[in-house]
Amino acid sequence: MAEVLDADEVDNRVPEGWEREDDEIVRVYEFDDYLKGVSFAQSVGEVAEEEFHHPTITIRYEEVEVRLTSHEEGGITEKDIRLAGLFDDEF
Ligand SMILES: C[C@H](O)[C@H](O)[C@H]1CNC2=NC(N)=NC(=O)C2=N1
Repeated sequence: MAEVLDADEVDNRVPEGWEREDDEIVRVYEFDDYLKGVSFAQSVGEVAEEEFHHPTITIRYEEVEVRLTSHEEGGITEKDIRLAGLFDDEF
């Protein structure tokens, strides 16, 4: 079981573009076309399935919000930090 990181650890380690909100990390990715956002969400989902660690994905017009937390551990862990970077690689 991965350890839950404290707020300072998270703030120091989230990749650029991500922010901590309570016990989640979040990033809003912007697109100039709705369907590009949909396609990105699909890519995020595929990475999440490969890693078996799943974000909350919200698709809006020209933006996609991705939220990560480790439900079983009850907070933000290294798994969330690592996946944030993998999702950024899809952007
Ligand atoms: C049974 C449990 O849902 C699974 O082990 C996985 C699935 N995906 C998951 N995703 C996230 N974000 N947190 C989890 O704790 C988690 N657990």
